[in-house]
Amino acid sequence: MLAITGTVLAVQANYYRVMLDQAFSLELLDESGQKFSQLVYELLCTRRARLKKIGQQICVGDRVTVEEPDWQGGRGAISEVSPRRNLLDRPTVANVDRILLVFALAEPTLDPHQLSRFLVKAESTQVDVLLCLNKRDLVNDQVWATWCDRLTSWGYSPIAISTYTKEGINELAQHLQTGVTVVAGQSGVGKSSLINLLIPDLQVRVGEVSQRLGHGKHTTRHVELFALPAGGYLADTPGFMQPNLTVTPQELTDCFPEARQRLASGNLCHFNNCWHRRDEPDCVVRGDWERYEHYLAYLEEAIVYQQKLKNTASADASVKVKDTSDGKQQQEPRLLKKRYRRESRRSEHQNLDTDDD
Ligand SMILES: Nc1nc2c(ncn2[C@@H]2O[C@H](COP(=O)(O)OP(=O)(O)OP(=O)(O)O)[C@@H](O)[C@H]2O)c(=O)[nH]1
Ligand SMILES: [Zn+2]
Repeated sequence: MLAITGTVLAVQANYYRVMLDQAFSLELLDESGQKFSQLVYELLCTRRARLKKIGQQICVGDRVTVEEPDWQGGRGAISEVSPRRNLLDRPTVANVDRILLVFALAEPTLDPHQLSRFLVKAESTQVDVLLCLNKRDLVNDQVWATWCDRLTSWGYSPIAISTYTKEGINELAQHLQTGVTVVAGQSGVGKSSLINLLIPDLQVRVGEVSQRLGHGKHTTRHVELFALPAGGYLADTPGFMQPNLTVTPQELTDCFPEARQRLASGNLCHFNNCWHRRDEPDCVVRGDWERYEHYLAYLEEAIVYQQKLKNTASADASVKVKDTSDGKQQQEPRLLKKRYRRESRRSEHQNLDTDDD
């Protein structure tokens, strides 16, 4: 028999709701003894003890193998979790294919700084970012064209939509037909309205969704995948997109398509470990691209973040307590983790380079 595989849609206590890759046709008898069949799409599963023993966590989005299905009872047991391609946190979703960032062209006013920050935050996950601008009905063609040009220069191809007129909804839906899409964006831009359009069956559950989104008073953070009618899954992520950036300076340049493009152009910075700061000699990232100033501002944050990382690393890592052979404990210096060792050498060098700025 073929292995039963599926995707974890939701995690509740010690149960995992698994959507099967192939629905199972269950043969049943009705009251008059007539056979009829019913399709089973999902199983509510437990986690095999063996997985628990090896500390294997199971997250929403995980691809799993299910054993011992009880088709009639809709139950099963997860026996295996496939290696993850990626894992977003807060809330946790595995194997994410894209982040759909939703902003509005008006109401609330589209603020380029805020949009930029959300974009950088989304890019920092290293997952593909799809940008969609809602409330197209509220602005004229000229306003839309100006934004479209501007965002194209940022390296994005925004899709204009309106949940009121339904403009752009089909085009957007086509981008979401495969894999897992995580929806993110500021409050009030129309995410809930969009999700209801994309998944009409969900309407009944809007109340629940709102609670998940944090509208309800007794909200627990909770993430769930919803199947899109034409394929693919959508996750709404309350709490995703905290305003603080948690990237190092080295990672930050990767969060700007404009900087990535400049670095990929074949030109090289003067120093091969260039931090791409304003005063670096012959830095290829420096230039007259619109968001260069945003980039420099975030770079300051990234430097502070890296310093914090380093301080934490040295606080936990400078000393370790070791059991000696006679059962006593002694303290001894601990080697820094490789990651921090490399960074600290690099920053030492950089500090020398940039002491005079
Ligand atoms: N004019 C216009 N208004 C819209 C559109 N889509 C949504 N709205 C309105 O925008 C407001 C916010 O919509 P929601 O769908 O609740 O937005 P949200 O992003 O889910 O907001 P949060 O739940 O706070 O995160 C509502 O009053 C909607 O009616 C649109 O395409 N055009
Ligand atoms: Zn540089």
